Amino acid sequence: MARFLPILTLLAAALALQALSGEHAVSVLNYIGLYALVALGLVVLTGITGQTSFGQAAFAGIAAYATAVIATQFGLGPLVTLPAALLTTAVAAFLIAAITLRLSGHYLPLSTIAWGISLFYLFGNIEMLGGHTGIDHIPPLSLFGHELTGGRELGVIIWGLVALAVWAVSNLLDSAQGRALRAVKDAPLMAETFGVDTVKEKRIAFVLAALLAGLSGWLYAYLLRFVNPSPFSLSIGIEYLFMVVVGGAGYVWGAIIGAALITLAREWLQDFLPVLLGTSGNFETVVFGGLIIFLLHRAEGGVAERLSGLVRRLPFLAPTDAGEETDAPQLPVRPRPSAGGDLLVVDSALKQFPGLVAVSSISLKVRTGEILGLIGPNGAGKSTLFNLISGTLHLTSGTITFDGQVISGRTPRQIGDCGLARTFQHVKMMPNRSVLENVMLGAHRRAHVGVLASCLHMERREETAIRAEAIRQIRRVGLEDVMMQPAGSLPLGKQRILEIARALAADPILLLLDEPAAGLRLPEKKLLYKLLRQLRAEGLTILIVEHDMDFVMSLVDRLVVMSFGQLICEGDPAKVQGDQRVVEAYLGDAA
Ligand SMILES: Nc1ncnc2c1ncn2[C@@H]1O[C@H](COP(=O)(O)OP(=O)(O)OP(=O)(O)O)[C@@H](O)[C@H]1O
Repeated sequence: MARFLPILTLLAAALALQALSGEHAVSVLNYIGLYALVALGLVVLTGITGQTSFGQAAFAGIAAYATAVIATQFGLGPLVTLPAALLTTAVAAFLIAAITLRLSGHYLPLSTIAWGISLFYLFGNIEMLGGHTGIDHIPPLSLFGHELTGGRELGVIIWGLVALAVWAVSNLLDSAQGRALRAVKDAPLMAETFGVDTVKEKRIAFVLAALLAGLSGWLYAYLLRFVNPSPFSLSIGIEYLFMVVVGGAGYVWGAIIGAALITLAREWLQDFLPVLLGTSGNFETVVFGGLIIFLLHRAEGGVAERLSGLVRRLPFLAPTDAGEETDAPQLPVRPRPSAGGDLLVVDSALKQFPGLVAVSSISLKVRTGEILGLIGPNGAGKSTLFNLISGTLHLTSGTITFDGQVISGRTPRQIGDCGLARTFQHVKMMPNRSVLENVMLGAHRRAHVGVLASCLHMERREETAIRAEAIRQIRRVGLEDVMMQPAGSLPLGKQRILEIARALAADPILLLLDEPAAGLRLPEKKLLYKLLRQLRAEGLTILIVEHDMDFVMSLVDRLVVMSFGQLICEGDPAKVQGDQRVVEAYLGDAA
């Protein structure tokens, strides 16, 4: 109901305005609805997954032209034009995504400019599409034998679809899929480690954004009953980006706010600027440019961010504590190897960086059910070895076997699939999302739900199970007091504990902890110590890199000591503490 209420209010407000306004205002409202659909796609694409696109207008164009051609040349109605327009857009988006989405940094937005321009010129140069004059005499949208010729009638369809799209996208973003999409932007490596296929998620966002633009294009063709290339140009694509930046790219409602603000501002400026300047021209675009620069300085998250800040301060709308889910379904649990065997075997692992051997032919074994400490002075190669085991880095030579399978050469996601979960030396998380959501991401690979089911809110069973598991792990590590707080607002020590809860939510067989006690105060260290011992007692195997000698010596069963990329000593804490090479290389420094 919490989701339905604002959406129904939006729909009711739009329809009431349609009913009460004159023809011009109805037309402006309809345009706001069409733009909001494209902007909504950009929220998912740019705001959530961080892929900037200047080319969304071209996708609206593909759908509009597909509709125009099918309706005028074959005389077919919306039952054919809608799926055909969406399918054409989806195929085009899929192909463009396959070529461009692996580009990173500035190259991706640049490529969107390239195909945005290409498609615009394509529309204008294909004879069948009417060249630059376009296609006119598109028959009106006919539903159940009734022709919707007026803006007022079509407005009901437009705003009904906007409400539906807002509902579907809100559902999506509130699901495991949504968390995966957000993680793609915030921490792609972490996301991969926990089972998110980041390339696939980017593709999903890209195609979804194109489909929303396509829906807008389909409606546009019926609203205007005429299409030509101009509304699908690069400059309109840039304007769509303006809308989400102004409205708030990270928020579903940012799309509606941005579309409304920019459309109304354009209307007003188009009337006002010629009077002010005494001459006509597209001066509003210049003003928009200035406005964007101002907003980027003053309100980076857009209007929606400011509004959501206000809303959060209202006590009855503040996020509430996640309640106990007593009858929640259970997530699947992995079979455990029996204790005592060699779970992880590192054989002659060598990692060479240009001009430096960071890990030099290291061999070690981690036995099932033990806590093995990996220590050594700064720069010894511990994190590099960790990254080799978890697949973040690839070996120059050697092999790593986990639970009888060779994992060297596999990706972090494939290695995570085998039952390995890790924390990071430099914490990686979704800082603006709650602790709960961050931990829920840890269980990503334990429940499989499709995009459509997520949009339709049909994944609640899996989501409830993931949520219950995350709450269980949060309680286990003692973070229940901050469960609903944004993860980024936590002190570093607690963020590290959050990473442990997230790794536990993955149901690992082997837990790799990279300096978990760094930044913790003494009482927190004691809690962490207790937790790790308890995890070991439950049969979990742990490999830990740690600089706090008191902590690590009392915690672990065995230690491996590295220095300058070499393994210099291995054994129980008493043996290691007494080893002369260790004293010289490491403990001697600390003494
Ligand atoms: N990507 C990289 N490219 C080049 N050199 C690297 C890279 N990563 C690490 N190194 C180098 O490899 C060596 C080992 O670094 P590593 O971070 O593994 O050490 P460490 O034992 O984890 O140190 P610390 O305890 O300070 O984290 C260092 O000399 C480091 O500068």
